[in-house]
Amino acid sequence: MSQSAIEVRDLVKHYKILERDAGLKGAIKALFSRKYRIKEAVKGIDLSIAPGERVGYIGFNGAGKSTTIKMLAGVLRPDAGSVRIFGIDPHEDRIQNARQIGAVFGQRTQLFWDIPVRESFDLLREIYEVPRAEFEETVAWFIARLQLEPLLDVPVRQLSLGQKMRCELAAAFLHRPRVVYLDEPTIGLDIDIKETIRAFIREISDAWGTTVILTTHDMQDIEEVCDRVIVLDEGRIIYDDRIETLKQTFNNERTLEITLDEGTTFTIPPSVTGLVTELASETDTIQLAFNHHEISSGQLIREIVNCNRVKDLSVVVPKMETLIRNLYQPEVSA
Ligand SMILES: Nc1ncnc2c1ncn2[C@@H]1O[C@H](COP(=O)(O)OP(=O)(O)OP(=O)(O)O)[C@@H](O)[C@H]1O
Repeated sequence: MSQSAIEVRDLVKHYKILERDAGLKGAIKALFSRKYRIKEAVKGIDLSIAPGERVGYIGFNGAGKSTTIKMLAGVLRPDAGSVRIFGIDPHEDRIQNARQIGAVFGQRTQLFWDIPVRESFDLLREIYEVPRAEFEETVAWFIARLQLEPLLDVPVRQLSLGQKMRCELAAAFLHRPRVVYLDEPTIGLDIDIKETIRAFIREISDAWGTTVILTTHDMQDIEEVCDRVIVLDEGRIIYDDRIETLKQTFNNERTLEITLDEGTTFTIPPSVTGLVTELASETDTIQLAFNHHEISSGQLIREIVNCNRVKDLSVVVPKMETLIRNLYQPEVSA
């Protein structure tokens, strides 16, 4: 069997958090009697990721995504379990590992703040000892794809968020790493820059076989970039499959959105009980999830209209975001 890009076994990370009472008194008390609380951020994760796979690593805030990625990148030492990136332990062999990975981590920058982007790229070339000809070819490609030409002579600190992110991405891929970790690479960006970035990641990873781990809260990133999605919840993996399988699993799901006449209340007709699930609803707007193979949209609408005073109705195919949410609340899709 060929070697995995990323191989993780029973990965665990705890944080030790100092507990103290509020205010000055609490701060002084904590100096003399230190009480700690343990936060289990990652609770035993197994992963096998093949070379060239593009994996969306998602979950709600605090699920443990960043903690995992930091362990994969060698920044954090696991409390238990093992990580191998193309056979290398990223924490023990940080320098060797650094040559084979690239990363974009939210606030951190790998560019040099005060110098023009072009010089930052040159410095990275020297740090990673990239052959000159390969470097020139890569940079020319990135300039074209990410529209970097007007930014090359600007110091990094003067770049806007979208300009900086495009330069960060170029820097992360510059030494042609085998694995790239991207933490929220499109957050806060305009839609056209998001599209440019997604297309860039796809193209480079296809061309070089780069393995990409992408954490994001933007489901469009996942749909457009990734071929596999891993969902983390409270430090554990709750879903790991191809995007296509996820879509097929929920392919039969539909949502009926109903707006009622003002002041009327909603009644679920007895004939459809068990076939629909009421989702979060507002006063005059009701959402019902249903499987359109179990009851057709037309039949459901007829039953609803017979029992309720309806102002408006529409049938919606759930978005990726809803599919993921359903993974957390399986009863909705039952
Ligand atoms: N340095 C730290 N010290 C103590 N607790 C931490 C530390 N870093 C993270 N945590 C806690 O560990 C848990 C997992 O955090 P982590 O940042 O990995 O989650 P996340 O899935 O990346 O969240 P987000 O989507 O908000 O970035 C959270 O409860 C968080 O509060």
